Amino acid sequence: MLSAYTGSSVRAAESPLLEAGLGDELMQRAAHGLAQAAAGELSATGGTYGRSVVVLAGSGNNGGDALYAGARLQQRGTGTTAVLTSERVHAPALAAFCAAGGRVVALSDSTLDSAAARVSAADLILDGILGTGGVGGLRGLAAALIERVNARGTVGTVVACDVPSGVNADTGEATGHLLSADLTITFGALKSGLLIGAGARAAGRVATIDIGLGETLPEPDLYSLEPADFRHLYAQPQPADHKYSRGVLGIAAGSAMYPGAAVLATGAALATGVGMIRFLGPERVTALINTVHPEVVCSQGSVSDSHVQAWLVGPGATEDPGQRQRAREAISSGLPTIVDAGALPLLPDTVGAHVILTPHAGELAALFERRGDAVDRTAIEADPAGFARRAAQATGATVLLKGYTTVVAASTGETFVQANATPWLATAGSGDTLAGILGALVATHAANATNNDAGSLPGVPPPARWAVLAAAGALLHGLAGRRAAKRGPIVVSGLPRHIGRVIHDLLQDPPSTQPQ
Ligand SMILES: NC(=O)C1=CN([C@@H]2O[C@H](COP(=O)(O)OP(=O)(O)OC[C@H]3O[C@@H](n4cnc5c(N)ncnc54)[C@H](O)[C@@H]3O)[C@@H](O)[C@H]2O)[C@@H](O)CC1
Ligand SMILES: Nc1ncnc2c1ncn2[C@@H]1O[C@H](COP(=O)(O)OP(=O)(O)O)[C@@H](O)[C@H]1O
Ligand SMILES: [K+]
Repeated sequence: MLSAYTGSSVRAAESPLLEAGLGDELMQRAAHGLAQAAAGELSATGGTYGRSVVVLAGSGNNGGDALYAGARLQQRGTGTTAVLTSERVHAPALAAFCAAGGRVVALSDSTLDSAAARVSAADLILDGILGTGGVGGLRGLAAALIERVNARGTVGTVVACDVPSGVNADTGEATGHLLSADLTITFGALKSGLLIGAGARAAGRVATIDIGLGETLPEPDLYSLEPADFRHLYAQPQPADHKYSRGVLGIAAGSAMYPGAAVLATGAALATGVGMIRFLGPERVTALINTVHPEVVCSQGSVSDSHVQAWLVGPGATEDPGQRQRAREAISSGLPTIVDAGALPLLPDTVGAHVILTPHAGELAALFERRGDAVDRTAIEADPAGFARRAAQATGATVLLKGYTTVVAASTGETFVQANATPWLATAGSGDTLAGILGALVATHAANATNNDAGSLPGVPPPARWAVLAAAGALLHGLAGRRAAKRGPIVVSGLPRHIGRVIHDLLQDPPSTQPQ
């Protein structure tokens, strides 16, 4: 499991070390790690000697890191040019860079175009314009330079120093022009802004360099499950199990208008592995489920008459009065319940953490609006962790907010971010499969909850266990999507096949499925 920290908390952790006079030492460690990583990138594409490197250096310590790293690369035989984006610059780092033989270009209106051409053509670019001290997006000449570079494109590898410049290291928000990185080398601790939102999209691969902050770091701000965590969270069937002991999932999904959502959610739950599914819905939908998934036990009955360990309600169930009634009963049943799509508007004021909401940004905006708290969808998309937390705190539920990165917030504040998905999953029905996966994970966990602690990870407090399971569901869904997308556009009805294969791989030791 990865732990991430806000840029502000890493700065706070640095401050006693800076006061103790260790600032230069920390910067040298950062620059050493950055230069090593950059040299690794060059080596992988033909070596360091004679290669062209551009250092983009802003006014602060981020520019200092990049200039010191540039000096080290120059000493290893690269031809290195520093483009200074501000009149102020970290003076000792610039002196070291010049002493190593680096060339310097001060950015001005008259050098903008030639500098942009140089950046675009470089074999490697070190982006040290702004780090954790950045406030808002890039401005002025730096913004104009990146706009021109993006218009031209880059031929080389972009390595961001700490964060892609202009990304908010706390929230991942970014406004204005950004240079997307292939690799981000972050210092001291993984920053939250690299896991989420625009920051996650711009960061590329992320590696953390230890600069010795260790004990001074606070509690993490965000967590992210890794593939290796999955097998600790998945309830594998045991020899003594039978279909009832493994966990029975109740699904009330689909309607005469949207029967397909029920088929997709049920198929994904079956593929995830569960003792049994009891499906409730109108006759037209149960007939379809019986045909497509004959192993599912279907009826037109009620929630109170169905013996299950967990419920999934809402996919495709928007206008059907019977399904809405079942959703209401499931939500108040006291059993763990996934509340998706058409069931979200039926939520009472407050619920427990065992109720897991699965909105996308639009549905979350509507949820806030129903509670008299008008929030714009775009605001939610810009700060998904902040709004998922706000929703979890307001409702008491566990909130899984879908998107490019999926955020899961526990009502107690612990927050998981999973960036395992692929944009190919942005296709109708893919949310229904996520709901099915979550239903199966929760039902099998609930069945075992009294005698094992599947769903708890060392370091994550027990109240967040529903959030951990939901994050495991997002991880599985994302990896299944990636696996499916290797063969072209995703057809959602074919996703269950990939879900099964990904689970098989994740249960190996070590897991053979890694995010790409
Ligand atoms: N302090 C240290 O010893 C260490 C610092 N580290 C580096 O230091 C960075 C933080 O350094 P700083 O606090 O100097 O911050 P930055 O290097 O992010 O730069 C902040 C400066 O940029 C200017 N600025 C802020 N927002 C701007 C904007 N939108 N457009 C243009 N200019 C803007 C401000 O004048 C501010 O002084 C980290 O990201 C990391 O790279 C690491 O080397 C670890 C050790
Ligand atoms: N751009 C994207 N990149 C990665 N995953 C995405 C993207 N867009 C959507 N997804 C994922 O696809 C699913 C879509 O769910 P949803 O919007 O509810 O679709 P539907 O209701 O049509 O099934 C979610 O799991 C979401 O995280
Ligand atoms: K940077």
